[in-house]
Amino acid sequence: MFPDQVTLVDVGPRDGLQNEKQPVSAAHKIELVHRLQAAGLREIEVTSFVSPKWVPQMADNAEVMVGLKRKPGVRYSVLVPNMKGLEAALPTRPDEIVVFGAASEAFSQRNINCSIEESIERFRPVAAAAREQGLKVRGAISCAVGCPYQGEVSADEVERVVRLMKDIGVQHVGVADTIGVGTPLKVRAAMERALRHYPLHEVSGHFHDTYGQAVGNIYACLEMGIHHFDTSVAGLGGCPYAKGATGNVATEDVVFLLQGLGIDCGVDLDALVDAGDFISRVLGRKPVSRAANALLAKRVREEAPA
Ligand SMILES: CC(C)(COP(=O)([O-])OP(=O)([O-])OC[C@H]1O[C@@H](n2cnc3c(N)ncnc32)[C@H](O)[C@@H]1OP(=O)([O-])[O-])[C@@H](O)C(=O)NCCC(=O)NCCSC(=O)C[C@@](C)(O)CC(=O)[O-]
Repeated sequence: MFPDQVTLVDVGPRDGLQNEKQPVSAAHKIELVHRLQAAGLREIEVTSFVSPKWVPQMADNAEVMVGLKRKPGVRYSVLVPNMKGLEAALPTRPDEIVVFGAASEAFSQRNINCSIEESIERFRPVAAAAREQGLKVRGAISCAVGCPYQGEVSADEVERVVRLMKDIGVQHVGVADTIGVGTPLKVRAAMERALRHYPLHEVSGHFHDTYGQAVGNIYACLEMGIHHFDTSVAGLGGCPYAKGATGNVATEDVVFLLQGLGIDCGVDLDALVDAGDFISRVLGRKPVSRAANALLAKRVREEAPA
């Protein structure tokens, strides 16, 4: 049974831009967030408070957060890996923080320079302090269906991290296919393990589209009743520590799917396509979204003199 409503978290400003080699100004990032909220996105992952030596593109995190003209009803989240990140993030007033671990030891080491267990010990005080401040705490579990260093990742390995996150007070888990190798049955198996410990409304899917499977994987999740997904406008993205992985599933492609299924997500597809076109022009390339490119081409045809 499909859900009636779906919540999309646009992670384009963070996951989408973190890997860009060319500088993207804080002003352009802010403009992107404004366009996403104008298009109806109610959850936006804005930036990350990580080491600027590791991820230079997110060094302007505070500037972007304080530069936002916030829209009532929109939730703004940021990634934090440790207490230092939380302390830097708090004055910028996020609504939600995201701690990010991994189901694979090798990825945990490459991404955040510590083992899975050590990462949980880093997240423990972060989750407690954030909750004390009234912030919601989400946990992302990278490499939940495959790892660029380890290869196969089992559902048991996913469940282990889900449990650890639950134990330290993480309120929502995002099951992430970092390198886009998941197919519906594998994704289902990983999701089932998350659902053993969290209710449906506190589990989300985060899919990269490297092998063109992301929309199919989202459809499989919808069949399970999952109704919270991370997506990225214009299909921006890729993780600096997962070489070869392409962007997140494009928000435009997912909105097109949801509209076709008659599922409400509150997003105006035309305005979203404009937002994707805006950031793609800033980056000097076309959106990586089949739906966006089809809709942009249709506009050109319709505007051409007969
Ligand atoms: C986690 C650390 C910091 C550990 O890095 P470390 O080197 O182990 O940490 P450290 O505590 O030893 O500190 C080393 C230096 O970093 C500084 N530092 C320490 N913490 C911070 C902080 N919060 N903000 C700013 N600076 C910080 C600290 O002050 C020190 O500075 P120095 O004395 O050398 O000048 C590092 O590994 C890091 O920043 N990694 C970045 C990882 C990252 O952002 N990856 C991409 C996001 S995850 C992702 O994209 C996946 C996801 C979520 O989308 C889901 C999916 O698809 O899989």
